[in-house]
Amino acid sequence: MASGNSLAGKVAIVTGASSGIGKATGLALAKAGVKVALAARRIDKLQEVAKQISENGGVSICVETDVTKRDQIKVLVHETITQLGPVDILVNNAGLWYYSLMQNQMEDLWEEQIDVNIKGLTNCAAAVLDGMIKQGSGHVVNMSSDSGKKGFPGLAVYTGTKFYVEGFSQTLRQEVCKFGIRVTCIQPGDVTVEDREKTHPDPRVC
Ligand SMILES: NC(=O)C1=CN([C@@H]2O[C@H](COP(=O)(O)OP(=O)(O)OC[C@H]3O[C@@H](n4cnc5c(N)ncnc54)[C@H](OP(=O)(O)O)[C@@H]3O)[C@@H](O)[C@H]2O)C=CC1
Ligand SMILES: N[C@@H](C=O)C(=O)O
Repeated sequence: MASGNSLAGKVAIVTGASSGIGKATGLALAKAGVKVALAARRIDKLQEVAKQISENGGVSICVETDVTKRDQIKVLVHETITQLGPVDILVNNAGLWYYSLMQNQMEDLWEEQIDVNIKGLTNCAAAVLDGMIKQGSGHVVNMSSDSGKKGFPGLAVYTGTKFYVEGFSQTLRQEVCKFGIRVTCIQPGDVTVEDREKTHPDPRVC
C-alpha cells in the first residue's frame, strides 16, 4: 500500500469501464492502488483495460454486466466482494445519449437512455448500499452531466435522465450520510471519447 494515498488498497466498481470516461476512471483508480472491478457489456473491451492495468502493476477483474439487468448487477457485486473484498467505491458511470428532437418520436432511443441512465444507475447504487451501511463507509459517485444542470435542444430525454441523477444523488446523500457513506455527483462537459459515433449514431435523427 502506497503511503500518503488514501485510495490505495480500496475496492472500486466502475460501470461503463469498457470505454471513454469509465475506462479512464478505471485506469486512474488502478494507478492509485485501488483494486478495480471493471463492468460493462463488452467483455473484450474490459479485458483490454484489465491487461493495461496489470501491465502497470495494478489489480482488476472484469465482470460482464448489463446494468439494466438486476441479476447481473448482483453477480457483479458478489464477484467483486469475493475476488477483491468489500466495496468501498462505486463509480456509477455507465450511460448513453442520443441526439434526437422530441418531434421525431424515437421511442426506442428514449427507453434505452431511461433504462441505462436511470434504472441502471439506481439499481447499481442500491446493490452496494447494504454492504456500505454494514461497514459504515463507502462512496457512491454518480455520473451526471452538464445536461444535469440545464437543458440542451436535441437532448430532452438524456437531460431528463441526468436531472434524475442529480435529484437521486441529493436525496440518497441525505439518507446515507449518517452511515458514513458519501454520495458525489459529477457533471462533465463535452468529453471526447472513442465511441462518440456510437452514442451519436445518426445526425439525421436530429
Ligand atoms: N462524453 C461526454 O461528453 C460526457 C459524458 N457524460 C457521461 O459519462 C458517462 C460515460 O460516457 P462516455 O464515456 O462519454 O461514453 P462511452 O460511450 O465511451 O461509454 C459509455 C459506457 O457505458 C457502458 N454502457 C452502456 N450501456 C450499458 C449497459 N446497458 N450496461 C452496462 N454498461 C453500459 C458502455 O459499455 P458497453 O457498451 O460495453 O456496455 C461504455 O463503457 C455517461 O454516463 C455519460 O452520460 C457526461 C457528460 C459528458
Ligand atoms: N454534455 C454531453 C453529454 O452529456 C454532450 O454534449 O453530449
